[in-house]
Amino acid sequence: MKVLANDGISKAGEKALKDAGIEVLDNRVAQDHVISFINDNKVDVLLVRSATKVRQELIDACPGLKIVGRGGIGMDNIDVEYAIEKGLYVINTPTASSKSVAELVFGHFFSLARFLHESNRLMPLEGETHFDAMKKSFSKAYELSGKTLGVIGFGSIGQEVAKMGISLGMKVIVLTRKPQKKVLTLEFFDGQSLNFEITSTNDMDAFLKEADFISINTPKTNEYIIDTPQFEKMKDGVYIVNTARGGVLNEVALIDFIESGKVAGAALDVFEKEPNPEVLLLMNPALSLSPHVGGNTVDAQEKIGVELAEQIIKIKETIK
Ligand SMILES: O=C(O)[C@H](O)COP(=O)(O)O
Repeated sequence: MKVLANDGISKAGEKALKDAGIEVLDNRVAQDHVISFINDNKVDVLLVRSATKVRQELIDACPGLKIVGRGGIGMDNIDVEYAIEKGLYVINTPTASSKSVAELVFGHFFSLARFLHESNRLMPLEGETHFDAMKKSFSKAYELSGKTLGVIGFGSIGQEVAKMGISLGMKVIVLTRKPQKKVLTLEFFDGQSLNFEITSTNDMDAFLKEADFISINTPKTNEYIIDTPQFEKMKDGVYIVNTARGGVLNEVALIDFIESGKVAGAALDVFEKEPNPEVLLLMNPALSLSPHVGGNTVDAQEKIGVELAEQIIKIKETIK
């Protein structure tokens, strides 16, 4: 069996595959050449992150392909149903990176609530000459503790975000299409744990009216979840973080509501135009920005690689 890990794979994942007698090619093949590379090299398994697209055309053109693996959570870069219809195994790693994404959400929340993104930008320029003025301008800062965290989506990432909010002493509310009851287990370093039961709501207006900090943790949607009417219903001074996908939030409307003061600060890790976000986003000082790095930790990538390897080895046994 031959694997092409086109967007990379961790050393641990590569080793697990090699130990099972599976060849791993870690070439980074440009999208336009993926089909010919797969066919020329008799690749059985194509592993991707979000960069490489696995669309119908590729699936049709690569009849030898047996498995498509997504190292990560979001599968919007793969035509999953079509691939399954054509008899391919399609796998992902739905929980391996959820803690990393959730920690990034809070990294942005802390940054926004304390102006860290802005002071990091300004200190080298004005720290020497305008220290006191900067200190004054950053005094409308807040603690997260005691505030209401609104989580949109209750999958593995939404649950991790909710748990972190609870650990910080936040009230946590969750918005889903249909109400769902979930028991969240907070695990501590010494092996102790605490269970919290949360029932999500599908009452968006009530949710938006209450949340001080909003985190979007849904798969990609065809329509905006957060657009002008939703911004209008939010609390004045709300903070928003989108680590889900570009297109779940209207970026132009976001800028309008930042300018009106309704939104105190927002963070984007994902963009409607990726990998070339709008300049008006990149230049806005109220935005804390990162280049789609939610799952980009050594820890997450290590777990992702190992989980993918385990799944591939299992499938290899069944298709022998
Ligand atoms: O869906 C995911 O797992 C995250 O968005 C991470 O995507 P990436 O693997 O392209 O960094």
